[in-house]
Amino acid sequence: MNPTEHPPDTPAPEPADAAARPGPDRCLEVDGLSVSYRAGGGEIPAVRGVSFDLEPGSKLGVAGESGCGKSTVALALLRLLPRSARISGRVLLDGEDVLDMRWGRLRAVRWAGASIVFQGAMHSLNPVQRVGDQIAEPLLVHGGAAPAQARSQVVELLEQVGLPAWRERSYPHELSGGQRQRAMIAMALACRPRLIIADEPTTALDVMIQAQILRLIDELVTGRDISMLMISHDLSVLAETCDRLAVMYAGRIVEEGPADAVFAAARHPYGAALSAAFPRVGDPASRRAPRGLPGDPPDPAELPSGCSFRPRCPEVQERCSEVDPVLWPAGPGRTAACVQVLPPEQDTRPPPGRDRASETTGE
Ligand SMILES: Nc1ncnc2c1ncn2[C@@H]1O[C@H](COP(=O)(O)OP(=O)(O)OP(=O)(O)O)[C@@H](O)[C@H]1O
Repeated sequence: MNPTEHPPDTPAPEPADAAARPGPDRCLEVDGLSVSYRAGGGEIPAVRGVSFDLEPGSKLGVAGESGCGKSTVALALLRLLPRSARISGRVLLDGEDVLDMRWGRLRAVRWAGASIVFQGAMHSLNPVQRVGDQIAEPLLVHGGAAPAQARSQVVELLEQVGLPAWRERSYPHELSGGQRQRAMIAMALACRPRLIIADEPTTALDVMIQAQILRLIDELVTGRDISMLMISHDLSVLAETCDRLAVMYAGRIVEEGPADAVFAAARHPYGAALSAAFPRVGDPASRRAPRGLPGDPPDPAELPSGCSFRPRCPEVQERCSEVDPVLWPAGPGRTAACVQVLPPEQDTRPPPGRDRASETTGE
């Protein structure tokens, strides 16, 4: 993300400009993405004006506590949200707006343009279908492969993710958690997408297997020049794997920058608390609770006035109840949404986004 492109006091570019922009330097461009869910007679604002870019071959990690909107962002990118969701903003995949795509085009883009690796492969894989058949499905349906071709590609994919060919005949329950996640990765890679979205891909695994799977994802993605958006509550996992990090809180990105810089010295107090909470992957030290962070994230339907992080912030100031900070430059290639980096006179309007109702995929 480059906040200097759309400073908060400058109108966002017209949709036509962005759609016409050739996309060789941006594999993914998310602009003012907002998602709310209709529930209990009200609206839950799960994601509020999130913007970020992904260059071809780059890896962005999105971190944040449970409920901050990470998975909603991931699902919105491929319009996989439930019917109760309303989306606004723009999601340009190689310059094409996913939120405006017709169904036929959207079906073609899923798997072949971008694919998702979900957390907990046991729930994502079909328990009564052999692993090889599940990996073959996107090849047959979306990749245009003939059955014999798909079969040989499945064997190749299994080898690439470190599973022996005979595993194609296994059912998911016959695999370990790590092996199932490898099978999911093989499926996600099957149609050679330009973008992989990995939503908590190692959360259910123990630390050693987690490190192996992260290494595997890194090798496969880097070797093929695939871009990756990886989502995790664990900042250290992301710092290990990604070039850049975005930290989300209460539906917004509150900090973004080069992975090492954000992990080593976050500019937002929430980013600092998250990095203090997680040692590096493989570090035998046990996980620490977020330091100096009392309480829980706010209910998105009842956000506090001013900065949403204010009630938990160890560095809270008087101004924080009046100002809802926007992302602001906070060092080379970095932004943070905190009054500590925001100039006192700065307007705090969130970036604009276009309203439109989401459509459901039935998935
Ligand atoms: N289908 C839904 N209907 C209503 N509210 C929802 C729905 N899905 C998510 N939410 C709400 O939207 C907010 C963001 O949820 P989301 O799952 O995106 O967060 P997350 O950061 O991915 O959390 P986790 O890591 O626990 O999955 C939460 O308050 C959640 O309760």
